[in-house]
Amino acid sequence: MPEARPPAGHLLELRRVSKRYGTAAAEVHALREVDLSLEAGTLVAVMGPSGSGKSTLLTIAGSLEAPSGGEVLVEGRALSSMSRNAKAALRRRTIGFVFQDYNLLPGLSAAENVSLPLELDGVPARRARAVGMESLERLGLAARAAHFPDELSGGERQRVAIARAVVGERRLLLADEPSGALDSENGQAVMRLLLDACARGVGALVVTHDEHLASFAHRVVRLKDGRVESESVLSHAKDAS
Ligand SMILES: Nc1ncnc2c1ncn2[C@@H]1O[C@H](COP(=O)(O)OP(=O)(O)OP(=O)(O)O)[C@@H](O)[C@H]1O
Repeated sequence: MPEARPPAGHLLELRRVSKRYGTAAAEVHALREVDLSLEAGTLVAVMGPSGSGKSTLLTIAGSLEAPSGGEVLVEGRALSSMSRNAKAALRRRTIGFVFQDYNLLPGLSAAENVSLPLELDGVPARRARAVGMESLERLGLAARAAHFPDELSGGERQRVAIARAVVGERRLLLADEPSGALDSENGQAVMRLLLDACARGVGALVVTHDEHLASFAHRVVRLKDGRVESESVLSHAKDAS
């Protein structure tokens, strides 16, 4: 991805975002007036106990759910002002998701999995494949391009998922425990790959339970009971070499 820097301003901004599930006695405040901003080139780790709202935060930041209150802006555009179609286009073109279980399609090769978002967005197949290969190469997976997910190791599958999340011009990467199923060496490798993506201008929000992996990030946001409990800027992200 060449210089795909977004326009001036934040890549992602949450302004007093709240999310309630259920009603009356069953009501859960998953998020309470959360403020958070993410700039291009920045890796932010989101930590917090189980149930503190981390997955909800990612889901709302990725426009997969609407907040109950507050506002989410992606590249300065308020999601609440966008049509369903415009949000779908944003998810195809701008936002990449990485889930713990990878969500690779088993019937498609690594290369086909990575180029799929581009094809769905109308990019001609040959061009989509070329851009997908670039993304795989960046993650050291060129030799695995023709392999199917069940022919790849857990770490390789995770790299394919990251390649797909940043393919083309996608600039906002949302990752929910991307290293959850990996051993610590592969977990650290995933964080380095996310940092590499950030060095190329991507902004990433990464949920992790692991303090050591969080220490790779530029900033750590800690949630508790749906609120931002603290936010710390790490003096330097760990060397990505
Ligand atoms: N669809 C839903 N309906 C009702 N309650 C929900 C829903 N999704 C999440 N919650 C509740 O909202 C709160 C926050 O959940 P969330 O999944 O965001 O937490 P989390 O920090 O990601 O937890 P974990 O680390 O266990 O994945 C929890 O109390 C959860 O039970």
